[in-house]
Amino acid sequence: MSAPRLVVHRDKELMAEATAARLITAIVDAQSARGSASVVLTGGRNGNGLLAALGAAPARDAVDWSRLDLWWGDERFLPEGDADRNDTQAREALLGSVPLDPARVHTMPALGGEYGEDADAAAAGYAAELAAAAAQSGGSEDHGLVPSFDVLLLGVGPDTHVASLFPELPGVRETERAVIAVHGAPKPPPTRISLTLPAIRAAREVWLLAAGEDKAQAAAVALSGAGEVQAPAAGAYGRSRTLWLLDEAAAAKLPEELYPRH
Ligand SMILES: O=C1O[C@H](COP(=O)(O)O)[C@@H](O)[C@H](O)[C@H]1O
Repeated sequence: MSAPRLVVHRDKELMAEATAARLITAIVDAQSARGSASVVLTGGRNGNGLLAALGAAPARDAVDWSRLDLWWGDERFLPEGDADRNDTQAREALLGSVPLDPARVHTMPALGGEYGEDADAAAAGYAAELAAAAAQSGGSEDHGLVPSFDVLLLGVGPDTHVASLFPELPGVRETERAVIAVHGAPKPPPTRISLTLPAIRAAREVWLLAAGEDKAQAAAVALSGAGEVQAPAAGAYGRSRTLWLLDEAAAAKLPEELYPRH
């Protein structure tokens, strides 16, 4: 487990641009060290803002997009192409405009697809895809169920949810499976698919994104010692690095000892 480190930017635009630059460097470094890179994407406003900034960054051409595996931390269980799906939004923000290898774009199953309306079977199917990739790559050092992701991105919801792990719902207590179906999520749509905390913690680096006033309380709670069942963001950390990337509005309620103002 790596303790969270905070990086606070002036505003959400600068946060997106600086994080895009950071992500390009991380991908290029991983590709140079291991031949390919793997990134887990998040949905939501901050995640899509980051992808748009990445698309606009001139240094994006430093990435070999054909040697990048993309996974998702969570998905809204809606039909393929639905405007509210995280993968649809990611394609619009970036993925449609870079030369990715389609076989390396690992979207989560859609409602009405291979698993029909069965979100639990869809979650098990995605877990099997992750396990196959982990077996192929030799597995991660501490969790053989998922590959050793280089960077796993998580948006932090105003209620401290990450991926589709919501406070007090059963998903946040999962200790065995890497992927679960979520039923009755408080944020629409109610049915979702999500990586679990053990799968998230298998990543080398976990980057949590929080920008805007409505994230200030969540950041303060999650970083001030709350338990992961009450504040799932508190349970998200990487093996080598855990970064909280915030803007000043989201950092506004952090205690002085975590974020000195002078
Ligand atoms: O529904 C979701 O919400 C969270 C946070 O989104 P935001 O718009 O409040 O930043 C997101 O991280 C997650 O992937 C998504 O499914």
